[in-house]
Amino acid sequence: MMDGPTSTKDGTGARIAEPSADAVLVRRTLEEIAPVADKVTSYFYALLFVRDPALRELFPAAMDVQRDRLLKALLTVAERMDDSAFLGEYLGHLGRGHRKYGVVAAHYPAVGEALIGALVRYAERSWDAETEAAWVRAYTAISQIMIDAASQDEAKAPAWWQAEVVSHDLRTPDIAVLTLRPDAPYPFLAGQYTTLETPWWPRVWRHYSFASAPRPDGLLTLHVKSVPAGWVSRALVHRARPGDVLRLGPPAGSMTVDHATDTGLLCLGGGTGIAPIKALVEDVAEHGDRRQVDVFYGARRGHDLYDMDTLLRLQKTFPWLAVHPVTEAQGPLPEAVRETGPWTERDAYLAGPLGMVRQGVDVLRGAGVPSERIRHDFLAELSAVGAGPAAAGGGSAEVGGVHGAHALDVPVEVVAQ
Ligand SMILES: NC(=O)C1=CN([C@@H]2O[C@H](COP(=O)(O)OP(=O)(O)OC[C@H]3O[C@@H](n4cnc5c(N)ncnc54)[C@H](O)[C@@H]3O)[C@@H](O)[C@H]2O)C=CC1
Repeated sequence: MMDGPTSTKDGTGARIAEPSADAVLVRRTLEEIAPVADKVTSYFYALLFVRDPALRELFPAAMDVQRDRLLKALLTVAERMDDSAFLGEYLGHLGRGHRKYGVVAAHYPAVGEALIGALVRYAERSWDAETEAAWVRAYTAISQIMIDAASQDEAKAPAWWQAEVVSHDLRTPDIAVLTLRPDAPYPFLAGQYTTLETPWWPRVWRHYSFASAPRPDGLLTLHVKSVPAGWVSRALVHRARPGDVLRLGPPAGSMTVDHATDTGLLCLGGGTGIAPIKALVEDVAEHGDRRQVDVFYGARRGHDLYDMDTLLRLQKTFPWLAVHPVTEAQGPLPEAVRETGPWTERDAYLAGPLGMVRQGVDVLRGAGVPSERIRHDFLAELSAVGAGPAAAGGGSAEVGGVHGAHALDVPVEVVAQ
């Protein structure tokens, strides 16, 4: 196992955790390779596929997105290396999620060897026997958590589900609402998301939040916006038709309602980020909680508020629900929330573009909402080392836009796996 952290006291006498010796060595390596991260990643995959060509089949034909994910996941793990609760959850999710790619325990050693091979080559200055031992310990611990999580999950759930498209509703020229029928019961909680593969882009998986709470008929609903260069989203919006069969990975995400309390909810949904927010509203309604729920629904222009009718219908039905549409002409969505309130007594839920979620979290914290009451799916991104504004907005929405798990959810994106 990895060494545990120790703690010391700062000037005020407060305890601050000191990183373990292994964490210090691992982070030193990552700092050294940061400027040549692209090269390290390319070399890692080259080593992996040369040594074990069969593993290439587990990855998508185009590896561009994959490359970034590997490093992000590594940084996330290194940053939290001494936080065993976080690692258990993060890596457990990763291990279970890798089942749908066909990853098995026997694949892990090859990945570890390729990782160390790439680090040895590019971390020349800091690499020594002690560093290598720290990396081997870290990788062994990480991969074991993933392997164990996958094997426990095998007894409980399939590696993936097949889901037939039963309806396809084009709401705007680039947003479709898809209803799917899974081939076996698909247990999930309102606010969670799935990972999805289309028949047109094999092994390319994307995340989509469920737009409804679990339904008695077992059908699932997704909102998909076609984004430029978004292969999967374009296919789902413009090509998918009833009868097409998609593959779904297991549900994930912790943006769920705690029914043990009766705290009110404050929800921010930007663009298609309104999908999980609608699921949360349905969830509160089904539990008959009658807690106050305020939904701020943001879009660029009025006609981009494609699900406004549904929300207004819900508002009419449920007196505890207030819906506040916000277009960009009125200013940024998080600002509209700041100007109202107070929200300090609410549980907050945010879904939408990463930039919106980031700004929303800042606004809510600034307005006195405690961090532990703020839920969203960008945990990895918003706690990632060096995640600056560039990481927040750029790139295609399909690649940059959905969920923290994003950074984690492709075969061996972790390697560290
Ligand atoms: N669970 C989640 O967090 C979910 C996230 N999404 C993501 O939400 C995004 C939706 O995209 P679109 O519909 O094109 O939304 P959009 O780009 O049209 O923006 C929607 C809202 O967010 C605001 N916004 C956008 N960027 C912002 C920034 N940097 N700072 C502050 N506010 C900002 C806009 O002003 C608007 O009110 C996609 O990236 C999708 O992947 C979608 C579903 C669920």
